[in-house]
Amino acid sequence: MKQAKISDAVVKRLPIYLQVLNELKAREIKTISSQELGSRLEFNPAQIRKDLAYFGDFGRKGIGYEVDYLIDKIRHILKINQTIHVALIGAGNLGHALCNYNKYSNDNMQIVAVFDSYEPKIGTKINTLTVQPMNELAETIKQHNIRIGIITVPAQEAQNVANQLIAGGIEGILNFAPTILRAPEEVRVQHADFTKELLSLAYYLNNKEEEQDESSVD
Ligand SMILES: NC(=O)c1ccc[n+]([C@@H]2O[C@H](COP(=O)([O-])OP(=O)(O)OC[C@H]3O[C@@H](n4cnc5c(N)ncnc54)[C@H](O)[C@@H]3O)[C@@H](O)[C@H]2O)c1
Repeated sequence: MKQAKISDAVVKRLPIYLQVLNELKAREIKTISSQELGSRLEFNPAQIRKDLAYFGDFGRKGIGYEVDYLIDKIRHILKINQTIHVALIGAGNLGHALCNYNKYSNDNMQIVAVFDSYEPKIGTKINTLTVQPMNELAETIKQHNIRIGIITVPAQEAQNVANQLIAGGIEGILNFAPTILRAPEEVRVQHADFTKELLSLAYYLNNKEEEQDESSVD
């Protein structure tokens, strides 16, 4: 059966479900209702049922969802049943932290190669990975069937690195550099920006203060 096109909003929520389900699995919890899932995530249970019903009815009335089954299903939907190989470009502070954060392997995302252009860094180790020179990028992408590139270089170098990844045949880019990248339509680019997240968090904190001020006036 052909799978219906999933909206971006649902695709963004699925990894959140997966994270909670993995935590439940680690605690050997076998089933969960949409109600419980909703209260853990502070999502509306109706929203959860709607999201999950997208892919067929795999919750059972009175029992809820089987955690293992749901994990499998979401992994399948997110197409992370097979390990996706990732390359990271920019073996600096952030690059080291991401390479050392081996939790990706639980979600079948694995950084299998790391690159840098700074000569003294070439050949050094981050965990089990050896920093490679940029002139090996295209060949390594092909050799290891690398589909995603993570960019952790300074902003002024990010487009240049993105171009090299694209020329090497990468399908998706996760960009940590604070700059907007240009890429052909078939290459999916996502920007990760913790400064932006902090700014929006600050907005909510300030709004809360204002709300409190307003309510104290009443
Ligand atoms: N998005 C976020 O949440 C977030 C958080 C922290 C840092 N950043 C950004 O991530 C990037 C890296 O930050 P950092 O603190 O790790 O910097 P860093 O200076 O420690 O590391 C950058 C690395 O990129 C390498 N590099 C530079 N130009 C290159 C090129 N053309 N090809 C290959 N490698 C190259 C450098 O040699 C260095 O090892 C910056 O753009 C920074 O603004 C983003």
